[in-house]
Amino acid sequence: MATEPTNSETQSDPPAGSANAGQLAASDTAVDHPTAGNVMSPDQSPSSGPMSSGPNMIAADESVPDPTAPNPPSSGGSDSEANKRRANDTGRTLSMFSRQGFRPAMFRWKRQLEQVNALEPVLKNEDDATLKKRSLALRYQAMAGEKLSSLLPEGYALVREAGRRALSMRHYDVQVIGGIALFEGYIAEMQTGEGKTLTATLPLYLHSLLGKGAHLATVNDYLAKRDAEWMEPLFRLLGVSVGIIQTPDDQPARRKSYGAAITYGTAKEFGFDFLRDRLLLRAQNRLQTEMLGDGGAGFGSSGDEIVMRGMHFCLVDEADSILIDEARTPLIIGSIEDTVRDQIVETYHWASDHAPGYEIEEHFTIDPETKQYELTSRGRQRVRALPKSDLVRTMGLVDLYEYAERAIKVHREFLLDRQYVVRPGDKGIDEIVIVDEFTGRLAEGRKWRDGIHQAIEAKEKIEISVPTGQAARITVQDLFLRYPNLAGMTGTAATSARELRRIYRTPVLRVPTNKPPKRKRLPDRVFGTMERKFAAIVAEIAEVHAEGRPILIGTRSIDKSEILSKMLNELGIEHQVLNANNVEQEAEIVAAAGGHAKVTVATNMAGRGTDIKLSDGVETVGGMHVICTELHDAARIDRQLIGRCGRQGDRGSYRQYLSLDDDILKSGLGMKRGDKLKEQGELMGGSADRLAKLFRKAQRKVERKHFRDRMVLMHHEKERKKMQREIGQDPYLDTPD
Ligand SMILES: Nc1ncnc2c1ncn2[C@@H]1O[C@H](COP(=O)(O)OP(=O)(O)OP(=O)(O)O)[C@@H](O)[C@H]1O
Repeated sequence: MATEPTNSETQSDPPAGSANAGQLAASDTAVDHPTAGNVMSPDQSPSSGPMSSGPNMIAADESVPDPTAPNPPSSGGSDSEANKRRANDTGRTLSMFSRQGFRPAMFRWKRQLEQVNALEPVLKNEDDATLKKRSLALRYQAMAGEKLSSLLPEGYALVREAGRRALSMRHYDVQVIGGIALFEGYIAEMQTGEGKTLTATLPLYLHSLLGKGAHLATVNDYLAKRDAEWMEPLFRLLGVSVGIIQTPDDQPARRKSYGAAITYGTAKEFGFDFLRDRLLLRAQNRLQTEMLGDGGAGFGSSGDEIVMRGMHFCLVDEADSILIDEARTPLIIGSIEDTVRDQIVETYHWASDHAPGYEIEEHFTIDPETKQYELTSRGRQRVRALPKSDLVRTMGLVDLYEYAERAIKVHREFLLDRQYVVRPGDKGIDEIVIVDEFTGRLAEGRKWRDGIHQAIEAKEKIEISVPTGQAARITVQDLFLRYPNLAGMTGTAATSARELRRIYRTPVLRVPTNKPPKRKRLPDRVFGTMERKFAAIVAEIAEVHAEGRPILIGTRSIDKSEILSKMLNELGIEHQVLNANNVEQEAEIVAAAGGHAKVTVATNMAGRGTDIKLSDGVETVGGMHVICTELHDAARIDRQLIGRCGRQGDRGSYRQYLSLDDDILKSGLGMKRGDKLKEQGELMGGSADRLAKLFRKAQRKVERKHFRDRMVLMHHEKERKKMQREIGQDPYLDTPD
């Protein structure tokens, strides 16, 4: 925007609130950055008992202290000073929040923050064991039905104290408010480097008290593991166990991780586990389907168990990326293995062949009320003694009993030409068609559920309709909509607030930075062609590089990052190119990008979630400089890149470069207009900074178009699911190819 050569933040950045925020930061800094020396200061008695070495669940038999109501802090001289100062800080924190518009919730948050703060001096004087007991008491209260919101002040105060002791990080006031908003189901927008990882511990802990599990979904395995291991000492201090799901984990390992109070994992793995569990439940006939037609029912379980224990609360990290960019991504589980299918088919035949040999009363009984068939001990003995093929023998015994009971029932109660007919179906293969008991007509396309249909097919010795390629499928969006409590954190949600609220019913809250941001926005620069733009970019890199400042350059594609890299090589500027897929290595490179005179060229997704810390001395020369080489389809992605500089009140700057042959113009303004602008650009010399507004307009148009497309898709998906449910199918398991 040539017309607005501003030196301040973009409009959409959080209000700097410099004076107030500065005061808050100044006073908070004193307590918020304990050095190694004051972490274990004498006023913090070390743990009075040995702590367990790994994550452990709170033992139910631990003695419970009287969970007294929060005590007001003792009013010692310096303490009361500190309290007064904190009360002011609380007010300032709230006023920073309220600048983005009045929220009735503010009053509640203010009260809760004050309660959390008031508990601080009390908890500070208690030893680790007492904190743990308090945590246990909270858990009992939660399990006994006490509302989590009423346990919030003490819970958050405990987490803050545990963070201070175990991690040397005391949650800032802004983080506590962010944590309260997260508990209430908000998407909290927090600038990069503002401590999302630590903030997450607050709602995770509180929700974990219910014992129903609390999940944190990240974008990759590396971040899940890193964050979980980083925060684990805090949770351990409060007697809360932490589990980590990693892609290669087997089922028992997953079950264990989900069994922990808090589980870190990727959105993808949570989705796959949900689907695998659902398939298993269906295989075991434990899935409640709404109507007839559960085609795949009756699978043997082989004694397997599901891994998840429900979906209670999920906190989504990088919420914009997961909840919007990846929302439509379907997670698909492949079909049932052939051997499993063969095993199921053989077992149906085996059960059917032997069904006439069971005698009522001797081998089985029928419950007069429920009409349920149950094997007697003699009956079970018969099942065990009957000859079996190898495949049938590998089926779990409990399953074999079920197959037998079902087969006996079918032989006694389901009669050919009364309840059903057999007729040639499509492709000449015989099929069972149900006779509607009320109308006497054939109920086309309907199937009995719970494996009855397949048992009848076995009885009639026709092909058993176990699905061959039953895939299970869920979109990321559907997955998260299944959580009754959903919240998210991101560096850039504000621009997607409408979409997030509409789809997930999650309002967005912009959390002010703990310290006032000192990031400078340099005026946009617009050129006629990419060549001229890149030449200017390289000149700027050379200039800033000479000052010893680190530079991060974001490109929209790999080939463009390579062109830039070549140009830098020609100038002899040492640099790293980041478009690799190895996340772990990528994270390391990004983490090092804040070093003296470092130059890093990256594509947009590179190293997400990795904090770029400045090396010593870099701040004094101006901090990191970020160069955006093109506008992305979503302003959110641009802001992610920009957010890499000026973290935690560091100095930093960024500039947007544009050219008239940029893709965004064509996609936003149409091919015709885009081509015209490109032609214009080729003829033009020098810069055209006055056109910057046009690019932003094009970006807004693209954003709106994508939003509309997503809404249309969502509508179709919703209709599909509704229709499937109406005909008795499971929208996740009975997926159209
Ligand atoms: N309350 C605190 N006290 C001290 N240090 C803190 C506090 N909160 C966060 N930090 C520090 O801030 C840094 C950034 O934290 P974190 O990586 O969680 O940020 P983030 O918001 O997730 O950033 P990104 O957007 O890059 O993922 C960490 O080094 C952490 O130690």
